[in-house]
Amino acid sequence: MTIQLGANQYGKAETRLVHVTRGAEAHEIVDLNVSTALSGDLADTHLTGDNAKVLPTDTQKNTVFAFAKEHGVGEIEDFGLKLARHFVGTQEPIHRARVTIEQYGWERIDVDSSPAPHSFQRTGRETRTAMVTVDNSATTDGERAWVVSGLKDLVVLNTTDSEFWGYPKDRYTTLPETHDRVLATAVNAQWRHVDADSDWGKSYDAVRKHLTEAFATTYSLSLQQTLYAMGERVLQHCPEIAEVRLSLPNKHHFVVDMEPFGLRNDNEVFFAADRPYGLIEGTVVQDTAPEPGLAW
Ligand SMILES: O=c1[nH]c(=O)c2[nH]c(=O)[nH]c2[nH]1
Repeated sequence: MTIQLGANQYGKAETRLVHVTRGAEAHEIVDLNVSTALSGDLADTHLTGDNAKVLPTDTQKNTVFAFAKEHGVGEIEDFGLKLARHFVGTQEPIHRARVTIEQYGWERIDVDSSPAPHSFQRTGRETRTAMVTVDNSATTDGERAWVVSGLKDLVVLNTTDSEFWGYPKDRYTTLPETHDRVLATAVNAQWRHVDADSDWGKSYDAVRKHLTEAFATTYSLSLQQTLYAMGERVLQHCPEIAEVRLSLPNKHHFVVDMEPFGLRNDNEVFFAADRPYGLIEGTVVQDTAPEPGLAW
């Protein structure tokens, strides 16, 4: 029997970075959770403990802070690319860097109907995400970069235009068929860009709009059908996107039985269960899309 070191990576997970731009009139704030993961020629540290090729995770964390200071943050995709290129470009044994970023939203507090210059409230909106991978190993022939953008926890709900029926029934099936139900989910989506160069902010706004518009306008016979419609609509309208991956928890809303109280509940009062939830996941891809390579 021979035992070998398999795939490995290491980095600093979840560096929480808050960057304040102190403009003369008003401040801006960016709030990120940044994770770095490096891989390459790292056998020595695993096999003998020789750390000559191990850029400390502590240094990786400091680099995140220093880059925010020296270059600003900007779009999270650009910040991720800058960091990933720095690690593969300056550490000879490191051939691949993946930088994963979550961005938490803040908006100005209004004071007497005008936006306060330096006071903010966290938005109740989704979390924007980016996952950037840069590789310069021999197999890649120069440097290659992949960018996956996304969003997490975008909670949406339709009060009608949703049915679920026609499914197989066995001795354990108790779910009644429905021709009018509440459909709710927290959209978790990631989308792979055709190129590692795009107008990231504009693209994000467009994808978000098409995801939500597809959710709102699809007459749904299953959350699976809605999932496909959401991915399809993004790919129809956003040529810069090659593939969309969706993970949609079915946030069940059960009609409360009010007959014991002598009341008729005409789809008006629901019990919003948080667990368990159906989890509907799928990928929608355009057939001319470039290969995903190391994007995921
Ligand atoms: O849209 C749905 N898809 C399912 O697969 C499913 N399963 C279930 O119990 N309810 C639902 N709803």
